[in-house]
Amino acid sequence: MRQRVEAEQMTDTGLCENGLTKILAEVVEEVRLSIDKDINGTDLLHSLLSAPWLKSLLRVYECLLEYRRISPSPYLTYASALTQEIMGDMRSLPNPSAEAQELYMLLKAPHCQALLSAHDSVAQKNYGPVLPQLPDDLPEDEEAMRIVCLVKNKQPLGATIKKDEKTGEIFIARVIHGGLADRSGLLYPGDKLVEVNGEPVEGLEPVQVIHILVHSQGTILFKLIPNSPQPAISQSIMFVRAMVDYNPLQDPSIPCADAGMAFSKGDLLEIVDQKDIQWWQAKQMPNATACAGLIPSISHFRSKKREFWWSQPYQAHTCIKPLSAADVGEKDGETIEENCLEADDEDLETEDGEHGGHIEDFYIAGFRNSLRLWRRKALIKRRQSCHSCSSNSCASASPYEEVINYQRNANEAPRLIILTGPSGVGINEIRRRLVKFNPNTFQAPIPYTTRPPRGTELNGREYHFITKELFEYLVVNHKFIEYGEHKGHLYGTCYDSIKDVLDSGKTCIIDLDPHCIPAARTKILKPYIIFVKPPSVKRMKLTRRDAKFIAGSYFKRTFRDEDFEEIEEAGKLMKAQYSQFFDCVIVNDRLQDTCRDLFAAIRHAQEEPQWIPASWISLDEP
Ligand SMILES: Nc1ncnc2c1ncn2[C@@H]1O[C@H](COP(=O)(O)OP(=O)(O)OP(=O)(O)O)[C@@H](O)[C@H]1O
Repeated sequence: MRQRVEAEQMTDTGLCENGLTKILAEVVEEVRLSIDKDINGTDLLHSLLSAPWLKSLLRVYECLLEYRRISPSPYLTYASALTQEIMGDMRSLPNPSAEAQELYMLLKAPHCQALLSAHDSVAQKNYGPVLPQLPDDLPEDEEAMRIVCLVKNKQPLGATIKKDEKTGEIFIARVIHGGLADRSGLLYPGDKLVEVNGEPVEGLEPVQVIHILVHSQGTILFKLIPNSPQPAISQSIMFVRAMVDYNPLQDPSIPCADAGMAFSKGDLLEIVDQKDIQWWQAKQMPNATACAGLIPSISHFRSKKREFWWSQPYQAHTCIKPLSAADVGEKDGETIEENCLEADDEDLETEDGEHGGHIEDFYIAGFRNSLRLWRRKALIKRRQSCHSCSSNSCASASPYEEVINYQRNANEAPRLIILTGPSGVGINEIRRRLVKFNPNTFQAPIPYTTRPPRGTELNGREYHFITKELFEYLVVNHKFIEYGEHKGHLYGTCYDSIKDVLDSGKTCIIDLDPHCIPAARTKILKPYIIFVKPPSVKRMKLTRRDAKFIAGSYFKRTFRDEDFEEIEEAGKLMKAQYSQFFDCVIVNDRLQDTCRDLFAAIRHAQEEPQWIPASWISLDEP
């Protein structure tokens, strides 16, 4: 059978004479005989070769081969005109028959007219645009003109114009990447406009020219004097994460607000054009539109840093310090309600065995409350002192962070997982559950403290118990990702503890106050930051009716309505200030769903490609 098919394919003439359908019939027949011989897989082949679509396809192929030989030529080149003639005759008939009436209706239908018109264009080989005749009396020194015809098709032109204030001439200022003008390849920055749709632009203001363009329907005809060819600058594409919010409609310095592109903190942008020192062209990822938009370049942002039409990039607060010894034991002003449950960190730590304890062979460490209690106090302090942070400190921060798509190698350490969110949203709860139910996969780092061990506590299990001198030495050497003081003792999470977990191949999961995130973003830890967002106040009232949380510095009590409002408000503020650092947002509504989403997000972080700062991949020091 195989030999036969090969023989048929080799001779073209044989193909035409016998016809492919015939060949197919023979193949099918042979396959049928094979089935009778009980040959494996032949059933499948048989049904494939008998498929009606394959037959149709082969018929088409035969027809094409036939027409390659006898090239078809039109019977007439004026079918449209003939149709009009026939229709005219029909209209003059006194009593047209039903057939004549039907023919008339058919010929009158727009699709039939369009078909005949297309037929005539092909028959007359009338493919190119008709250009106006050049005048015979062109002077010798006339500059070369270019006539450009663009079909607007409801999309913007994708080019901006400017006026030379000295000469009054109108030029193409920039061509937007991926826009109509760019795709045409016929308009370039620096081209001088002479006429638009037959109207001379000399003496017009740019807004008047734009008015002509906006009101043009269908085609726009430009007459222009081309700019002398510019040396081609090879453009490298760069991906960045926006560290600020930007709205072109509020930016008085943008050359054309309509061509601008708004973006928010955390958005991923593809920079497609950096030729202009002031204005770059970019597209929003991941669903980039064909046409780019104008965004301020880094240097333009920096030069405008004192203006407020763009939100300032985040700069770590300079006013944050751990509480001093003088703060120890200080009341934070919260009044104790009668029904409040008073608890110190010990009670909280050991309560229900939830903040540590054994599961089979594992001891779950890193869930003590001391750091959280300190954080609560620090937050109150920070709220009071933040006003002293100067907005001028933002000068060195960049509005964009270059990112690259990164896929973790299986032999690389897992990425650090950071959970952040407003206090009371449930971070400790979901983190603890994750570690408790997957102790082989997840682990929290063991914190450091200067407090002496209590009861059955072991060094290196609940805490690394160290001296105050050593702790301070570690602080001075920037070894802590976060640290603070509580009841006269220092507590901290050390980079080395995190590294130990990561080096063991487990995923290290920590919760972190958002102001510490910038310090945690290092190439070694490559953190994946998950913002745990509160659900609506209504949902929190429903889901947390009986839940208790640490209120103030020392008290655990049930939630009140105002607590939920505070959590929601804190969540909004956090998002507004830190969303540029969030890789993922999870709403903690139903606990079970949150844990499932968290698990999926972490798997995604470890196994799927992610956009991370380019500096994390560079060969420089961390
Ligand atoms: N989705 C949820 N549904 C019901 N209860 C929840 C949910 N999430 C958390 N909780 C409960 O809310 C209380 C506060 O949670 P948790 O202590 O984890 O908050 P937190 O964000 O770690 O706060 P903090 O950092 O201030 O200690 C706990 O009793 C916890 O069990």
